[in-house]
Amino acid sequence: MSAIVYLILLYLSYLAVKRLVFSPIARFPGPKLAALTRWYELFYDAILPGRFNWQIDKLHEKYGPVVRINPEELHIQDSDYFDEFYERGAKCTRWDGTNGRFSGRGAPQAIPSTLDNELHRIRRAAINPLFSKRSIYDIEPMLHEKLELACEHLTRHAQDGTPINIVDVWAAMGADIITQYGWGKALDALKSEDCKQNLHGAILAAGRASQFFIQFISLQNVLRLIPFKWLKYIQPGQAGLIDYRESVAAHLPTLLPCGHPEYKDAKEDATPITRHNHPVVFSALLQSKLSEADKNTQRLAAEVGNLVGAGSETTAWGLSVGTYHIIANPRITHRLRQELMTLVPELPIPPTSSSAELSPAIPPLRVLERGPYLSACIKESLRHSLGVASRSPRVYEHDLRYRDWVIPAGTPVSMTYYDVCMDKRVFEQPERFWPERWLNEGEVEEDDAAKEIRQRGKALHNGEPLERYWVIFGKGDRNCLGLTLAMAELYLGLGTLFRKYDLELFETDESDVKMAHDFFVAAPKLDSKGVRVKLRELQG
Ligand code: HEM
Repeated sequence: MSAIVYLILLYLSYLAVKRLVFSPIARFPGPKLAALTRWYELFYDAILPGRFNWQIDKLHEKYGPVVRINPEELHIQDSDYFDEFYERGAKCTRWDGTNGRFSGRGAPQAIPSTLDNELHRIRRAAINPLFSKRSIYDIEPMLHEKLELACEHLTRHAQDGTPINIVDVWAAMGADIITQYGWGKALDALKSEDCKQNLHGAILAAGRASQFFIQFISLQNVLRLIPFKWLKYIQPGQAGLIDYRESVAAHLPTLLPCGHPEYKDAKEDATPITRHNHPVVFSALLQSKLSEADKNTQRLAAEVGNLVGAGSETTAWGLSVGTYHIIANPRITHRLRQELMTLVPELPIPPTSSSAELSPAIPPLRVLERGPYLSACIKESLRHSLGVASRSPRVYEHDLRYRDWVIPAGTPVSMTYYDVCMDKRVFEQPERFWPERWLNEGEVEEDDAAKEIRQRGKALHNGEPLERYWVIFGKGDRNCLGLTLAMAELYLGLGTLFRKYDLELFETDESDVKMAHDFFVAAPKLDSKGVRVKLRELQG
C-alpha cells in the first residue's frame, strides 16, 4: 500500500516539476496553482459553476494581457489583437482539450469538432450554401410560419391580460426553425402550451455539464453508449434534448432515398429535397458532393444535431435579451416603434406579387433590414447576449508573436468574445444598452438627446468603426456558419414583436438577462424565472 502511495507522490512530483519548470510556457505569468492542474479551472467552472471567465478577468488585472490559465493554455485579453488572432487563413485549429465537450472524443464529427483544417474546409463548403443570404431569403415563408405560431401565443396573452415568459417563446421559435430546416421536421415546441416544451433548459443543462466534461471528454463517449431511456435518469435536466434525439433517430429513415444502403426500410416515396416546400439540410448534404464517408448517416446526423445546439439557444437568447432591454427603456421602445411604423405602415400587409408566399401578418425581412435603428438594437442585443460565452482556443502550427511575447507553436491560446464585447476601452459604459452607439451621423433623424448619446457612446474607437469590435459571430475560417439565419430571426422577431405589440415587463429585472454563469452559452442567475411580459396588441 505504502509503495502505491509512494509511486503516486513520485508521479505527482514529476508532473509538478514538468509543468512548473520544463513546460514550454513556464515563463508566462499566472498563478502557480493554475499552471499545476486543470482542477483550478474545474473548481470555477464545474463547482461554482460557470465562473472561470470572471476569474480569468481577475488574473488579467493582476498579471497583464497574457496569462497562463492551466497547465497547457494561455489566455489573451486585448480587443485590438482579436482580428489578428482569428484571422482568415491562419495556420491554426481548435484545441482538442476543450473541443468535444458535448460530443466526446472521436465521435462522428460535425464541423466544429473537425480539427483537420482541410477536412473542415470541405465539410463547410458543402453546407455554406444552405446558409447564404439567398438561401435564408428562400426559407423566409417557413420563418414567417413559425413566427405566426409564436404570435398566436402572444396575442392570446394580450387578450386575456396574463403575462408570458418570452424566453420560452423565442426558445421554441429558435428550436422549431432549425429543426424544421435541419430535418424537415420541427420540434413543434411552438405548438406546446405557452411554448414550454422548448430546449432552453435542456441546452443550459447540457452547457453546464459540459464545463465538467471538458476535463473528462472521454466520459462523453461512455454516455453515448447508454440507451436514451436510461440516459434520461442520469441527466434528467437534459431530458428535452434526449427525447428530441430519440425522435430524430426514428425520423431519420424517412429522409433517406429509396435503396439507400444504410436503411433497408427507407420509404419508397422519399424524395427528400422536394417533399418539403423548402430545402432540408440533412437531405441536401446527402445529395452533395461530399465523399461517401462524409455522407455516412451517423456523421450527417451529428452535423445537423450540432446545428440544433448551435442555432437555437444562441438566437433565442439574443432575442430575449434584446426584448428585455428595449422594453426596459421607454425611449428606445418609442424610437424603435416610430421606425417600424414608418417601415411597415399597415398590418396585415397588402399582398404584392413578390410577397405572395409570405405571411401578410409578418413584416418581410427585406423591409425590416432597412431599419437603421432596428439594426442598432440588434447589434446591442447580441453584444449583451453573447452567443458563445466561453473562451475559444486555437492552436497555431507556428510560433505566435504577441507584443514582446513569442508563444511556442502547438500551445493552445484563447480569447473570449465577452472580453471584447464588454471592453470599457472600446464601448463607453459597456453594460448599458445603447443602440445609438452604432449609428453613424446623419444616418437617421435623431433628437438632441439621442445625438449626444451617440457621440458620447463613440461610433469609433481609435479611429476604427465600432463594427470591428462586434465580434459576436467570431472571425476567421471557423466563424459562425449560421450568421445569416440568426440575423434573419432577430430582424423578424424583434421587428414583428415591437410593430405588433405594446409591452411591459412583469416581475422581471436586469438580473434575469445579465450573464451570471458561462455554460458555454450565457446564463443568467440560476433562479431566474425568465423575461415575463404583459402585452397589448397594437391596431393596424
Ligand atoms: C445570435 C446567434 C449566434 C451567435 C452569437 C453565434 C456565435 C458563434 C460563434 C462566436 C462561433 C465561433 C465559435 C468558435 O470560435 O469556436 C460560432 C460557430 C458556429 N455557429 Fe454560431 N452563433 C449563432 C447562431 C448560429 C446559428 C443560427 C447556427 C446554425 C443554424 C450556428 C451554427 C454555428 C456553427 C456550425 C459553428 C461552427 C463553425 C465552424 O466551426 O466552422 N450558429 N457561432
